Amino acid sequence: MKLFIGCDHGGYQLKNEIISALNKEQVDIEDLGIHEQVSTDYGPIAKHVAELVVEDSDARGILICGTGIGMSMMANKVRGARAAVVHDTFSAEATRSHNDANILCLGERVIGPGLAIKIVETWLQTPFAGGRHQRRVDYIKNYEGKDE
Ligand SMILES: O=C(CO)[C@H](O)[C@H](O)[C@H](O)COP(=O)(O)O
Repeated sequence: MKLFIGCDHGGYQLKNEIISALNKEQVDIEDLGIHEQVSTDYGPIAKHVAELVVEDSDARGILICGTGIGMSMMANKVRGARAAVVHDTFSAEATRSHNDANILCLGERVIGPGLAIKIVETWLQTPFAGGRHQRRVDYIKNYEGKDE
């Protein structure tokens, strides 16, 4: 699976810990920065990752800032992006199986790396369940005018 990952300064440490923890044989990670701990606006990073994710239906994205919130707000402006802020494993599973989320947003200032890595692993491993959820996701897609 192709995985695009990005962060601002508020998510820099956690981004590096997540990259270190992931199995590189199972996930092809592209780190889109930032690459040093300098104050950085989250908007352009979120836009870049989300645009790459929506171009490839098999790709996923992870965006990390202090809270995950600014990243998710920006990413969800990109047509085809379904970004979700998640800070527990139940929601990590549900946002994949029910919502077919293609971008996971995390807050380094909200949770520790142990839980964050568990959330990422759960989120990457959980497939979309389809069925009744397909109709609900299709409603979102139809609203934004993108047929995938
Ligand atoms: O979600 C965010 C903004 O909505 C992020 O947490 C940013 O990382 C945060 O706003 C950065 O704040 P800072 O005071 O500039 O470090």
